[in-house]
Amino acid sequence: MTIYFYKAGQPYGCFSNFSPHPIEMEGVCWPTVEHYYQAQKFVGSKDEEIIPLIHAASTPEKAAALGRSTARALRTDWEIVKTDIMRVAVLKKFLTHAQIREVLLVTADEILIENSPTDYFWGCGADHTGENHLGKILMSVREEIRQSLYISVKSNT
Ligand SMILES: Nc1nc(O)c(N)c(N[C@@H]2O[C@H](COP(=O)(O)O)[C@@H](O)[C@H]2O)n1
Repeated sequence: MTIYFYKAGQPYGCFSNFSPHPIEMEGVCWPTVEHYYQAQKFVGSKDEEIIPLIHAASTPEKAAALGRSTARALRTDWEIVKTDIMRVAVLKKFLTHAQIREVLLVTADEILIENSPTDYFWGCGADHTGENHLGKILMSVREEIRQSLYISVKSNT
C-alpha cells in the first residue's frame, strides 16, 4: 500500500515538513523543518537578513511565504545543496521525536509520497509524475534509523 501525505493536519501529517516538531540545528531551535529549510535558502546570500524573520515566523506557512519571496536573492548553490539540507533536517526531526519515529518505522517498506498538487520536485504533483524527493528522503531516513537500531540491538546481544 502506498502512503500519501501532505498537510500536517491530515493522516500521516507528521511526515509533512509543516508538522509542529521542532529541530535543533547547530545550537538553534527551529519550530519546524519548513522554517529551517526556507531559512537555508539565504545563508551567505545578500539577503541573509531575512533569516531571523523566517526563524520568527509564527507558522510554517508564513516561513514558506517569506522563503519563496521572488524579490530576494537565493544563495547561488541552492539547487545543488537543497536536497542534502532537507535530508539532514528531516533525519534530525525523526531522531528528536520518538513518537513520530515510531509512526515512520511502522510504515515498514511502504512507498511514501508527498501528495502535493503543485510541487513536482518535493512531491508528486497533480498528475503524480513528480519526483517525490520528500517521500524519497523519508524512506531513506526510515532505512537509516532502522539500520542504526539493528546495529545497537546487535551490539547489546
Ligand atoms: N504541507 C505543505 N503545505 C504546502 O503548502 C507545501 N507547499 C508543502 N510542501 C513543502 O513545501 C516545501 C517546498 O518549498 P519550496 O517550493 O522549495 O519553497 C517542502 O518542504 C515541501 O515538502 N507542504
